Amino acid sequence: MDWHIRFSDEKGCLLLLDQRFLPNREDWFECTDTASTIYALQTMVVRGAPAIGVTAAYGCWLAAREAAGEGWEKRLETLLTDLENARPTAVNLRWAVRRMRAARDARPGLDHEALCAFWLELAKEIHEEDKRLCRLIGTHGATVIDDGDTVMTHCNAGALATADYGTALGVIRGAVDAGKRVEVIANETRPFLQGARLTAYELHKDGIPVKVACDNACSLLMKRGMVDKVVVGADRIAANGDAANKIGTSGVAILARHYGIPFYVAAPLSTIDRETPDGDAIPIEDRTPREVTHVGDHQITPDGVGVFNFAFDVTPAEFITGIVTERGVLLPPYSESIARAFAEREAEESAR
Ligand SMILES: CSC[C@@H](O)[C@@H](O)C(=O)COP(=O)(O)O
Repeated sequence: MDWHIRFSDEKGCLLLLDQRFLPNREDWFECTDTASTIYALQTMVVRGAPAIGVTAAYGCWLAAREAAGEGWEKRLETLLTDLENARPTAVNLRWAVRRMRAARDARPGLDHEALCAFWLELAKEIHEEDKRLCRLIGTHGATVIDDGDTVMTHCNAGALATADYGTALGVIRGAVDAGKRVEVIANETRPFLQGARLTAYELHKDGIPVKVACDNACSLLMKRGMVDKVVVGADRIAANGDAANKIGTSGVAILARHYGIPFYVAAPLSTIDRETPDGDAIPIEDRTPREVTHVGDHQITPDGVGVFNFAFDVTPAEFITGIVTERGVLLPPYSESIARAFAEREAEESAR
């Protein structure tokens, strides 16, 4: 069963478990057209790079359905471009829209009805594929976790950030499924609180021991020897291995290096952007000040005071011990191991 991303044949729309209200309320949000899909992406009804990609794939189908009528092709291109630009950092959004476009372009002459049918099937395929890839990430990632480890994670790179199982939390689930005892420290992740709300919610539900820590407790916990490994997700990994993830991640990585703690990034190859040479070229989303000035409806900063709300930062490749992908754990130098992983995948695909 699909958990938090569901396609409803009955309603002909995409249903998303609304992550803005977790863990207190399990509300479902309906994406019925491009505007509601973009709204869901931008307000973080759905978030996390692979989940954004899966949503965007269904979003292409919604855009095609919406574009129906005379001149639909031109209208569709405008809607796809709007969708692709809904959020700038997670490359899976662009990856999904490009993949849908490329599959259509490889079948010239599809009329509107045929395209809609084809894209709905492809979106469902991308949805299923992400579940499989996360399981593989879990299997490979389990090898870097030892029995009895306490693993720190930042943000939510779990089932809620993917189709299911997760990337960073996939590594943790993989280790647990392999019979290892693992405890998790979830950094709370100001300001949207993905760690406190979402990572804690899903691990607690699964019975995996989790404790939430304030973001600024990281150094103390590491200094006291309370963290054995760090595993995080990524929104975009550049060709040289620099990895963008939720704001605060690079600080955790620098502290991990200081205290001699291995730091892993877990992500599918769809999060690796070989067109981006290094982290300096990754666009960083700058979000609404309200997320920082308010907690819920409660204002916590004085009227008129400015704030920063950069949503991501980039961890330099030199701080990353390994990148856990569906094809195994990539090791430095990443420009070589990344290029090799893609070349091997392409060779396998063309041999099929
Ligand atoms: C498997 S998700 C990996 C990342 O997308 C995740 O760690 C993250 O930074 C999500 O940011 P968000 O702003 O919540 O979409």
